[in-house]
Amino acid sequence: MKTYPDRLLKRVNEFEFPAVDIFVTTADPILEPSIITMNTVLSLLAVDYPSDKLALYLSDDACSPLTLYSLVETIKFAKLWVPFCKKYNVQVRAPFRYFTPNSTPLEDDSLEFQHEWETMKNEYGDLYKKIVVAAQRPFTCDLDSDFADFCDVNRSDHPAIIKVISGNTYLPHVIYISREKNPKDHHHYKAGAMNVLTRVSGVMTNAPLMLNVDCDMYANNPQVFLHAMCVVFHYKNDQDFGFVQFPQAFHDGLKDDPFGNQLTNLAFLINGVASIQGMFYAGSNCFHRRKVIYGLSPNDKINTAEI
Ligand SMILES: O=c1ccn([C@@H]2O[C@H](COP(=O)(O)OP(=O)(O)O[C@H]3O[C@H](CO)[C@@H](O)[C@H](O)[C@H]3O)[C@@H](O)[C@H]2O)c(=O)[nH]1
Ligand SMILES: [Mn+2]
Repeated sequence: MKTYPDRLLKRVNEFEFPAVDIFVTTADPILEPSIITMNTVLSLLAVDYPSDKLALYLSDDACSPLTLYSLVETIKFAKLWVPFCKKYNVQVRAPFRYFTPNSTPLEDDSLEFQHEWETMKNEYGDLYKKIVVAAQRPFTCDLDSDFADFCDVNRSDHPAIIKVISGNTYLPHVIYISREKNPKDHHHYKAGAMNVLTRVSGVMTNAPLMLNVDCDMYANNPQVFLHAMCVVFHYKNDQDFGFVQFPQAFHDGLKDDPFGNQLTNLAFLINGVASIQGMFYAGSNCFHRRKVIYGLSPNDKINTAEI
């Protein structure tokens, strides 16, 4: 479906936009380096959408103080990064892609921009160093610190840890979750995390839409939420759509993509699937209606058994 955010903004007032709960899942801060996860988080905190309608939940299946520490430091940086992105309409809002080693502002950019760009690059460099250094040393158990909950914790057998991280009025709410684990109940990997995220967000913010993103992805278009809303507002009845999902593109692929990693064949496959009951959910990059996940009818007239 072709979507036109500019036309949507003429037709729909921002206050009519629905709230969205954003879920990012991570399973290990070393195998899935925290700095990558934090870039995912930053790209989503900075999207073009009313920030008071967004809440970002980070699920940490490693129950790692490093992930919580990285998130707290990232929110401090986000207080500078998000206004910078919005002021200058930055297109790539994941700093590790925006600040490539050879990138510099253009000569005809304003002096103000050049100055702020430099500051932001240094601030991101500091964040990067803090996280990389923290990853190299064990967290000491300090019962008075914010990390006391992680003292002597076994990642596969521990009670739930939930932390609300304070930002400011220009940032979405941010919540860290390490779900309860015990050896008797299988945790079901990402699916288990998604179930917990759905339940916890249902109690805390209960947005009608939920976006899920893996920890190594980022929004490469700041208008991605507005594109999704073009589809949401296209349908008059809630029950006419279940989810809006975006394609994935991969970085650093092999020349000519000999193994088909870029999934270009999907574009053809999808056209075929459309005629046999419609598109399937591909696992991430997807806005779901909350009620679809709950298995509830959007209007109470339909018996849920018929859905
Ligand atoms: O116990 C676990 C294991 C994984 N994950 C997260 O799940 C996501 C996907 O895991 P990954 O190992 O990266 O799987 P991929 O094969 O790369 O993922 C693709 O395929 C999966 C389905 O097999 C989908 O769920 C993913 O969204 C899709 O990107 C990542 O964010 C992980 O951190 C958890 O939260 N808990
Ligand atoms: Mn993956």
